[in-house]
Order: sequence, then C-alpha cells, then structure tokens
Amino acid sequence: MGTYKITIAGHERELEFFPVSDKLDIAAFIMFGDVEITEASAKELLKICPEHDVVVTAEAKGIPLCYEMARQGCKNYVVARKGVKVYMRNPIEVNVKSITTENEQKLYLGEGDANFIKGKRVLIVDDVVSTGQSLEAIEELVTKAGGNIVGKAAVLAEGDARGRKDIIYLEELPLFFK
Ligand SMILES: O=P(O)(O)OC[C@H]1O[C@H](OP(=O)(O)OP(=O)(O)O)[C@H](O)[C@@H]1O
Ligand SMILES: Nc1ncnc2[nH]cnc12
Repeated sequence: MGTYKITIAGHERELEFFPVSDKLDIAAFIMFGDVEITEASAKELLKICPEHDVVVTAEAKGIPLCYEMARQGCKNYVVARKGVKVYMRNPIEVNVKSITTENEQKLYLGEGDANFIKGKRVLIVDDVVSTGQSLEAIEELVTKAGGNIVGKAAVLAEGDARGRKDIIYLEELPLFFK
C-alpha cells in the first residue's frame, strides 16, 4: 500500500495503490468522479486516435471516458455490458478475464447495439490497460458484431501494456512487485 504521483493530460494526481495478489500491488486509477481528468484525457486521446464513427467501451470504469470522447468527437458510443438485461434481445457474448477480477466474466452486446456497430469504424477505449485482456475481449465482441476496428486507446498503460505499439495511451503506470 502506498501512493504514487502522476500527471495525466496536464493534471497532477496522487494515486493510491492496492494489493491484487500476495505478489503484486496496482495503482488504482479511477476516473469515476474526476471530470477534469476525463475531459482532458478525452481531448488528448482524440488528437492521436484515428478517425472513427463510434466509440466502444466495456462497463464500468471506461464509460465516462467513452462518453466524453463521443461528446467531443463522433457523438456515438456503445457500452458492452457485463450482464444481460431483459431489454437486450439476442445478445452476443465473449469471455473476459481482467487483472482486477478473480473469476472469468462475460461481455455482452444486445442486438440493437451490435447492429449499430456493424460496418462502422470503431474506436475501442478504456481507462486503463494492464494485461490487455479487457481490450481484446471488446475487440472480439466488436468483430463478432461486424464492426471495423480502427484503433484501441486507453488513458493509462500499466505493467505488460507499457510500450505496446498497438495501443494508443497517454501515460504509463508501474505495477509494484512485493
Ligand atoms: O487490461 P486488463 O488486465 O484487462 O485490465 C484493464 C481493465 O480492468 C479495469 O476494469 P475492471 O475489470 O476493474 O472492471 P470495472 O470497470 O467494471 O470496475 C479497467 O477499467 C479495464 O477495463
Ligand atoms: N491500475 C488499475 N486501476 C484501476 N483499474 C485497473 N484495471 C487494471 N489496472 C487497473
């Protein structure tokens, strides 16, 4: 446990880091509740992302960034869900395992969202990328829906994701090994 200072899109923040296992702590980056970082990060990412028709993320922590990038840019966004709701007809699904979650989860898109994505230029976004498995799961889901993925973007890259050339990101965050 401890703190870590970082500047994200010109805004300095002190992040706490938390244990995810007996060997590893991760700095917790929570954009929920931080309007300044969300707005500034969306603006900076849009400058370096390819042209797109729709932004796609997975619930939950990617939603504010996804919304804000759509608001400043293409105006359309879709959120992949972690559960099926009664109003989601004929959902398509993929498996996902994130560093922050012990069990495997699923990501779903209802028929309406899947049809909306079909044939469109899709930019996939998330707040943090660590193992990359969440972005890959969204990628698989968007591909199933028939979307044309033009890029994958995150505000922060941590651990193995640092230095990845296939992901557009603003800042790097370390993992803290014990
Ligand atoms: O690259 P990865 O190892 O997949 O880690 C990144 C993912 O982990 C976090 O989500 P989390 O699983 O905590 O879900 P939440 O947004 O619903 O809290 C984060 O918002 C990314 O989606
Ligand atoms: N450092 C982090 N903070 C919040 N969510 C995360 N998901 C993966 N790494 C994370």
